[in-house]
Amino acid sequence: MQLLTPEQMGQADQMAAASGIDSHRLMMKAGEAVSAAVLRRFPAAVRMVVLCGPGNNGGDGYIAAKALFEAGCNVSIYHFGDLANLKGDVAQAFNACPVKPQPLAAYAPKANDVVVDALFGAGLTRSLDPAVQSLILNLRKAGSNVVAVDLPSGISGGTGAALGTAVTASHTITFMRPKPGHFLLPGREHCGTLETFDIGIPQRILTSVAGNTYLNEPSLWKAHLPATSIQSHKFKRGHLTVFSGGHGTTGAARLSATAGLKAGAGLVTLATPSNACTEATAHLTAIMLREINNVRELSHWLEDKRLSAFVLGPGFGIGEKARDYTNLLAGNPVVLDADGITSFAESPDRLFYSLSKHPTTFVLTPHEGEFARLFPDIHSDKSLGKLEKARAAASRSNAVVLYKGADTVITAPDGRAAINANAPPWLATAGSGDVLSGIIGSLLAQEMPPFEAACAGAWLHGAAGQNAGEGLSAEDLPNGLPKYSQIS
Ligand SMILES: NC(=O)C1=CN([C@@H]2O[C@H](COP(=O)(O)OP(=O)(O)OC[C@H]3O[C@@H](n4cnc5c(N)ncnc54)[C@H](OP(=O)(O)O)[C@@H]3O)[C@@H](O)[C@H]2O)[C@@H](O)CC1
Ligand SMILES: Nc1ncnc2c1ncn2[C@@H]1O[C@H](COP(=O)(O)OP(=O)(O)O)[C@@H](O)[C@H]1O
Ligand SMILES: [K+]
Repeated sequence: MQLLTPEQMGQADQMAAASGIDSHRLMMKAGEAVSAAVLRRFPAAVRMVVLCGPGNNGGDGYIAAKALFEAGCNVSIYHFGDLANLKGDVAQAFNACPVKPQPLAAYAPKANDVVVDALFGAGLTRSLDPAVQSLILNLRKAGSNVVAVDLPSGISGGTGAALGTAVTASHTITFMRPKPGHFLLPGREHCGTLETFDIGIPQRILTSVAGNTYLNEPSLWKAHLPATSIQSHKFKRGHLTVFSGGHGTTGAARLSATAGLKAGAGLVTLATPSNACTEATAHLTAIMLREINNVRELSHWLEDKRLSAFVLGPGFGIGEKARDYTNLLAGNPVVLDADGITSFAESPDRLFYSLSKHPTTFVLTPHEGEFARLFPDIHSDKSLGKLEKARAAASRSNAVVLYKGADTVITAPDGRAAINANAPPWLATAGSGDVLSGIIGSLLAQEMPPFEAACAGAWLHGAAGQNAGEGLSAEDLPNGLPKYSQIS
């Protein structure tokens, strides 16, 4: 699913009007859909309260209020801004509304109120007025049920950031296409359930304005998923190498390797220093072992051209050895995670220089702390949201960047971006990231391109978390992976 920024949605609106589509008719459909959603969810509501802002979001509110009134509901409207300034479609919606509004300051929220939040949507450009913020706090205190129109007021549709105190809705109804702010935090938490309603803007217009930001769903990468055929054999399904730390620090790499095998790689080898071989052997069966102690031994191992992908970082140790291995692996499909990323904290340019000499084959999987180490200036740039930060990082590093979190974002150097939204909160557990890097390494080994492998990896990791259920530990995740043939 393509996501549209508020600016792109605005462009679509203008193009729709220019092509002869009646903009007031679009507003009618939007407002009536809001009324229907409210009635469906709260059929026994005592009082409906519609909060209307000065722009088209408020216009949707006046239409919804009229429809609710005509359905026999007890409806009150409270408005923000000067009614004398209403223009165009909003003025028309206001004039046709049988319920006359009172100023916002007159509203005292009650627990049983069902509130339609039509204050601000896609046109929010700055932090909310203090009077609006204090009303939002009162709504929260009263515990009123809120249905948000397009976006919860105060949430930026582009970044998901809260511009001041933002409305928290139990349901949000948006139109045509969701926006990044519906899935990025904190926006996602403010939306409640999300409904996308088709008000009739033609697909050709939406496609012509859309960029390359997507919700991370199987349709984005399913065609690239490895398919097992009767003619397959283990070498055709790729050979993944996971580098392990030394004695006492092999757990993270073993988790990663196990996930790699379960995610379909035909062969998985744990490359361990000599002092960890006994420990690793005691824990492994299907996964193979190879002693690799230094760059010379790694170079020798890399002469085997059947090796197809590598995971470097989980539990590996921070330092020169990680940097040397990384440089030697440049140009190969590699997931660089954890210690592999942190090893470049003092000299990120060394990594970027190394990656700049090859086509994109690396996937970097930083959590926020690791992201800040590798891209300190991008991380601290307050003008950028998570999506723009991850895009800037991919462009600088010439790698696919998977910026982890509850709202993981995956970006490619060519500008493509996907937001992942299927990860349950109980994935925040020790070793969960190691499993993710193993899954992505496995998909790379099975010849998935890096952006698709990272997107599929994040989604499969989320699905595995859902299947393994609350209370899982990272060891449970590989067994929760869904079967590829059942993904739709
Ligand atoms: N997309 C579609 O297909 C369709 C979209 N539709 C609907 O249109 C909505 C977008 O409408 P919109 O562009 O008029 O923006 P909206 O959110 O009403 O706010 C703009 C107003 O708020 C003001 N303002 C902004 N920030 C402020 C602040 N912090 N504090 C105070 N004021 C502030 C701003 O004033 P200004 O910045 O100009 O001073 C302006 O007056 C969209 O969310 C959806 O609900 C439907 O009708 C059907 C078709
Ligand atoms: N609150 C959350 N909801 C959903 N997923 C989360 C949440 N917090 C973390 N995750 C996911 O869990 C994984 C944690 O990885 P990481 O931070 O590297 O942990 P570790 O180093 O313990 O393996 C990432 O895939 C991240 O996206
Ligand atoms: K709103």
